[in-house]
Amino acid sequence: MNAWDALVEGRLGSGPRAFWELYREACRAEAGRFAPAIAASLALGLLAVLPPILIAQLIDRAEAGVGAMGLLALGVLAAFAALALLDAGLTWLRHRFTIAAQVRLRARIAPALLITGLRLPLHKLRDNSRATMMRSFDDLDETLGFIAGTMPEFVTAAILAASYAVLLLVVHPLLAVVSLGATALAFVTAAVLARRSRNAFASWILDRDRAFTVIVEAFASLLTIKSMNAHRAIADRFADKLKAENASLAAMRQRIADTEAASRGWLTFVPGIVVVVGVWMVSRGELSIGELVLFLTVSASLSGPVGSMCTHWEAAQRTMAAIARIAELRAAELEDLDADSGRDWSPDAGLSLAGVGHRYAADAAPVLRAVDLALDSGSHIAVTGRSGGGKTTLAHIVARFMQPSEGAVLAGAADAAGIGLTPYRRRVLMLPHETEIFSASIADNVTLWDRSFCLPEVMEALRIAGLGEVVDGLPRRHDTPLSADGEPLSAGQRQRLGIARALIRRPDVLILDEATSSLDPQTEAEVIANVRAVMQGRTLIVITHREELAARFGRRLAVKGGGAAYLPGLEPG
Ligand SMILES: Nc1ncnc2c1ncn2[C@@H]1O[C@H](COP(=O)(O)OP(=O)(O)OP(=O)(O)O)[C@@H](O)[C@H]1O
Repeated sequence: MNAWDALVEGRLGSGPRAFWELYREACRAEAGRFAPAIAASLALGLLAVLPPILIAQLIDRAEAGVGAMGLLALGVLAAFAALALLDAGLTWLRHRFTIAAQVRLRARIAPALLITGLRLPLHKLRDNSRATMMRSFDDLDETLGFIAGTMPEFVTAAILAASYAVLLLVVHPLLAVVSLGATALAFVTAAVLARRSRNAFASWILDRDRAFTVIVEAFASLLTIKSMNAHRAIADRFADKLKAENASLAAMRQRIADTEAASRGWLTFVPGIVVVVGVWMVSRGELSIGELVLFLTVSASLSGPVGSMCTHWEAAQRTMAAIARIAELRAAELEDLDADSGRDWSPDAGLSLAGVGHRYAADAAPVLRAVDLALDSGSHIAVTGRSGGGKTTLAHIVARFMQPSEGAVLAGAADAAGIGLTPYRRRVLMLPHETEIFSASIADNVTLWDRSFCLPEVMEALRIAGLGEVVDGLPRRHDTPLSADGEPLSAGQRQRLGIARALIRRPDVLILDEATSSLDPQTEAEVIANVRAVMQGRTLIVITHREELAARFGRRLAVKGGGAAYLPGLEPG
């Protein structure tokens, strides 16, 4: 597994090690672009030391002839010109690397993050909130941008700084130690301060998400906000969250300002130290004036790349905070949805619950207690019970959206947990009472982009769900685009679209969780009759609050007081 996959699956952890692994991976994948950029940086590093050397020569050979001086001056100009050209070339190369690497990394990694998100169990999504999950894409972009763009700049600055350091050490080791020591101190101070800014970044990211969540919820719940006249209160809620975000933003910026001020202060002070020590050495004849000028020039030049390293290192902290957030998608809790994993099963064996109990939190009261229940293959069952009694919980356990806290779902005699989730859900399909609509055509909303379904199958499913005439009456029929709110379909029509979406998949066990609750009783009766006809010989479980609908079923299950039992005296059917 590569480092990026490990990151999006939460196996990489966070901190500098994770950061380094990602960078190495990016370099490996983008070696073709990265190598010339590094080579150019190296060449730049070597050339950068030439002008100061020539300037020092120029000063120390002031008594040499005009010809020699002219040659030296020409050399200085040529060295600066070469440096300028190489610098421009390197900048161009680096940008090319940055753009290409970032685009390629995004293309490879963003879909993996989405797939990871889709494999999260439902409760994980609830814990983290949808808005936070959306934000993880921003975090990923932050990481990719840094790895592909800022990190090469950091490397270039490091190479330049190293070239200057070698030059100083060669010219005069003692003064070099003074100059480099003071410069290193600037970098270390900045690095230590930058480490503190990582925590500030992390709190800002959290506050940013809280404010963003309000925005997402507000736009998603516009109808409720309007009907409840809640716009002012929502705006105030947002203002509160924004206030908190602004406070953490200010704290983070303050940390950055501390870091920058410390490193700049130090770096500006370094030439002062070099002047004092250098002049003292010149007075003792240990250093020529040319060499002193060389030291001063290089010490001043060093502040560029070292300052740049300080800035980039500070930006790296932000990336590490982003990496830590992506790593929050814990691998251990991902659903294994790989098509062929786990054993397959035959629905003929029937499903049953053995001693199933469930509580949503360790300290919460149990919703279900020791439920033993057979769901015989081919039976049609109506499930009734009071609101909050545990019917949906039971359905979610049978559909394996969650594991029960106690007991097991059995397929035949074996624990269903051993069956791959994908083959299981292909056969056991649960439809909630709210049909989630995608902003796409009616046909795409039925097939959910599964190209194995053809148009006649779509139309047939819509007809069985009682939506055939409605769709035929629309100008663009099955091609009619729907908004994410389901417009132009009514609530009941959306539910029927959900039924078509389920039926086209030909499940062996279909659970309708109040999936026709928005229909009028007559239409509901017709749709359920159609569904029962299609599901003949296969298992159908209909959760309902409507007595007249439940009464049409020969087999009825009552969920009550944490238990579930069939009503006596009714024919299995
Ligand atoms: N995600 C959850 N976290 C915590 N408690 C939950 C969660 N989902 C449901 N519950 C609780 O479990 C109990 C049973 O809920 P469930 O949705 O299964 O009932 P239901 O019979 O389907 O209700 P209704 O007929 O109103 O749809 C309720 O008390 C509910 O508060």
